[in-house]
Amino acid sequence: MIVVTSEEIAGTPRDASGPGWQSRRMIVREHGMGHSVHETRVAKGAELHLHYKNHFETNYCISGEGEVENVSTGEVFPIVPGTIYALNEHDPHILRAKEALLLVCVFTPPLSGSEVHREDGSYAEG
Ligand SMILES: CC(=O)NCC[C@H](N)C(=O)O
Repeated sequence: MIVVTSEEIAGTPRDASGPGWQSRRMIVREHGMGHSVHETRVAKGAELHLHYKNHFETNYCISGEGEVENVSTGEVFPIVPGTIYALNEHDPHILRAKEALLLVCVFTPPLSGSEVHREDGSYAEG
């Protein structure tokens, strides 16, 4: 069994951040689960242009308020506590935080833990 706390990830290489976001990678590739699970915070007012070309990502909103835009279709979906959005088509998207967002984020294949976005909004292949 694997038991991890947010506190023990704080300040380690698995406590990654970039402009407007911070993410503690709690379950990572080395755990061998086939996915990674992150505690992700997006700052109020942040607008993230993302495109996970090499991963599927699912996000569950615990708190905050925002919206996600599917850049391919122009659709905009509100994000409130209890909302899940899943990028099942590697969709290019824009995440906007109207209020600070707390998300549980799942990546398949798993991240190794210290990744930050490349210029195109993706992470490298694992
Ligand atoms: C929602 C989102 O993609 N935020 C950026 C960080 C990412 N979720 C991660 O944990 O790597």
